[in-house]
Amino acid sequence: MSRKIVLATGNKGKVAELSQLLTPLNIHIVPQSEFNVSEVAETGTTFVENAIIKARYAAKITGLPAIADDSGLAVDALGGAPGVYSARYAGSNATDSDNIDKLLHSLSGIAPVKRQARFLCVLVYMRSSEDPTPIICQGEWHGEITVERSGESGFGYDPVFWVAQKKCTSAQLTKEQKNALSHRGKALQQLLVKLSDNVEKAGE
Ligand SMILES: O=P(O)(O)OP(=O)(O)OP(=O)(O)OC[C@H]1O[C@@H](n2cnc3c(O)ncnc32)[C@H](O)[C@@H]1O
Ligand SMILES: [Mg+2]
Repeated sequence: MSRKIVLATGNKGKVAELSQLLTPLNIHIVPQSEFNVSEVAETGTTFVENAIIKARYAAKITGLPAIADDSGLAVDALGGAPGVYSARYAGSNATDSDNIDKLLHSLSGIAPVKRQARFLCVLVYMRSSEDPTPIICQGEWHGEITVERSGESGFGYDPVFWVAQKKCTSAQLTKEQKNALSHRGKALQQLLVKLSDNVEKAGE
């Protein structure tokens, strides 16, 4: 029997990546848009807090277990910014393109060797909105910020995130290639292990 879990994100790019990685589990993943779950204020100062806020809210509205992702880009030359504020870097209604423009502007004049960055992802699984022991997993992906955009795939900062191993940006990778290397892919591999234990136990 497959169990339903709500995916607590309003980001279609995340839904696409996470759904693909969750396919092997015997669970039915439903994006929160199907339940009309609205956006919740991400008032935390850490990825962990914000992921819990999002998972808890979706679990509360739907009555289902929830998985949330809070993620972002930390740039060394900017002291780790935009970090937790990556989605709002260029303002509260910023588009991905606005955020990239601000990032490239902030790094203008910075030499290629000093443009190191990391994508970070925290995934949280909550069995219910009152779950006192959420499962928390994290992943990191190292790269460099380019001076201009390349590629059309992915979302967010992907067009300016250089992946040395593949000699292209993360927006030039296929979904499968990105999932094999990315912060989200790494966090999800851990979650899959913990979740399969958990879902099996819950079904016993
Ligand atoms: O909160 P939800 O509804 O999940 O969707 P969101 O897009 O607002 O997501 P976050 O609050 O976690 O903000 C993440 C930011 O980091 C960026 N980001 C995260 N993972 C990324 C990835 O794999 N590739 C490119 N950008 C990414 C993303 O574009 C956002 O600007
Ligand atoms: Mg968000």
